[in-house]
Amino acid sequence: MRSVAHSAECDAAAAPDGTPARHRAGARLPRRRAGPYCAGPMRYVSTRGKAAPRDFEGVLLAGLAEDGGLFVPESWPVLSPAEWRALRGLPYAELAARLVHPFCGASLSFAALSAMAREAYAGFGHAAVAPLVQLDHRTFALELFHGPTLAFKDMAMQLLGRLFDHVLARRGERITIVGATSGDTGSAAIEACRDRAAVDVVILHPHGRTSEVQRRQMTTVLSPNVLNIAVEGSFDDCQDLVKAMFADAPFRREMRLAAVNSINWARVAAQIPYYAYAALALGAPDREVAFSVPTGNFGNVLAAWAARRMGLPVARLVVGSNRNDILARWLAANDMSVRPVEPSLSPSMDIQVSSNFERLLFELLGRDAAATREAMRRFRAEGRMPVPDAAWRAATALFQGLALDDAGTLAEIRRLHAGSGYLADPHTAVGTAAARALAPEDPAVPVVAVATAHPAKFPDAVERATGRRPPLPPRLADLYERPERCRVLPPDLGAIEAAVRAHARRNDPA
Ligand SMILES: Cc1ncc(COP(=O)(O)O)c(C=O)c1O
Ligand SMILES: N[C@@H](CCOP(=O)(O)O)C(=O)O
Repeated sequence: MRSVAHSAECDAAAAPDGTPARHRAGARLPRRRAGPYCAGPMRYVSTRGKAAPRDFEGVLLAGLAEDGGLFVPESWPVLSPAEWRALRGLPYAELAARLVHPFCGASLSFAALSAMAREAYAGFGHAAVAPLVQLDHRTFALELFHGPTLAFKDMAMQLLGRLFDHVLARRGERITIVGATSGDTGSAAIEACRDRAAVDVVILHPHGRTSEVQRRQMTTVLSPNVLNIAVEGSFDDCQDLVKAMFADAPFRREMRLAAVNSINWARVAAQIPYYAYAALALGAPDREVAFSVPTGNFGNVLAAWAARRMGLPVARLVVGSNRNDILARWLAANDMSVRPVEPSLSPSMDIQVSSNFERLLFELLGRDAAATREAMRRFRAEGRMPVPDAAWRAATALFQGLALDDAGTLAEIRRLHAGSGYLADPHTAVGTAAARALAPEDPAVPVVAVATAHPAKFPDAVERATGRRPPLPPRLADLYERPERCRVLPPDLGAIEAAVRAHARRNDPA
């Protein structure tokens, strides 16, 4: 079998909806054949065009670009149908290494990445790592919650923790990770980075707005390199504070800040393989597949878009929202206007400002960094994103959106349980309901709903809907008895920076 990475091509030009140039009839665009592993080398540019381009290691450590933008690959690796076919049947870790490596360029050897991937996924609680469960004649659940913290974040974070370690050990450096969480990224990041010698971790969560299991998964980790801060505000406040810390250049340098949210490209790259895993199992590249993704910060569905950009035949991307429906409103009527964040039964999606939308916007605007910069400036200033009609139309050819309120979410959990005995968490239920409502017209296209969290993370909602209270796995059985440690702070940049500085100094007085 030829190595995918050796034969993958880099292709910078695509249709606005992301269709690779090679998949469009009559496309005659210059394509350059890359060297091994796309090592051209793989470079990344900022969506706002004012930060210096980086290699993979640079974007891994930088997180957010200095101009406030997000890093994206300068060119996309694209696999031919034969190359996709050759990936069928590979164990998950092997597939992950092959699909992530083209994004690493010369920064990392394939052997080193493969070893990290094998280690990262060895501890998952299911032999398939990301099993597909059939729900009805054409709908499947792709279960991404078999990692240590029971949510899809582990799929990327377990690899990211190892990537940080590998790179920092070689460079002899130390970093301070700052992350914002609406419930799941935080515990996955803490689990992946706890007790690591070269990393301090500070996680901001919205005070009182996560489930108790989510909070305890973070606050009961008492490792000296971990600090939890409960911010008196919403997830959007937490995310704003993280971005403000990155924008404070002296603080960023002093703390050597790094990011674990999906603003870090490495997070998105490590979320691509499971889309390929599911699609290949269902017949891709010889059959189209649709995905339904419960969405908040837009990182997960952006990874699905990236898989399509790499040549995976994805017919439709369904975006599921809760009552925080900014994305569904945008897809329905090109109305992306911010409203206050409302608490819901799917708290991890209680988000209004979806960071990763900026990466899609950049592509929709033909990679025009000045236009992206201006749209983001206006979004921040006016609370409304101006997306040109043509770009919005191109997006809606691929993306569809559905918002489900709490009553609808409970009804969907109940329906799934009554129908097949399947226990879905509230986020997953948003995805399965959206999958059913917005399945492609062609009945031959299977729809994969991404199951993003284990039902035991949200036992109250699941019990309300089904009468069954899903138990935590045995290794977490004493979670409610463990002592917690957490600081509660107002959404004030000065106070948060002081807490981060004190934490980092305690662990590294030098
Ligand atoms: C369980 C769960 N489902 C869905 C989402 C939304 O994913 P994304 O933020 O990548 O859109 C999150 C948070 O990210 C989550 O934790
Ligand atoms: N829903 C997330 C919010 C952050 O998303 P990320 O993918 O950008 O880390 C969470 O649960 O924390």
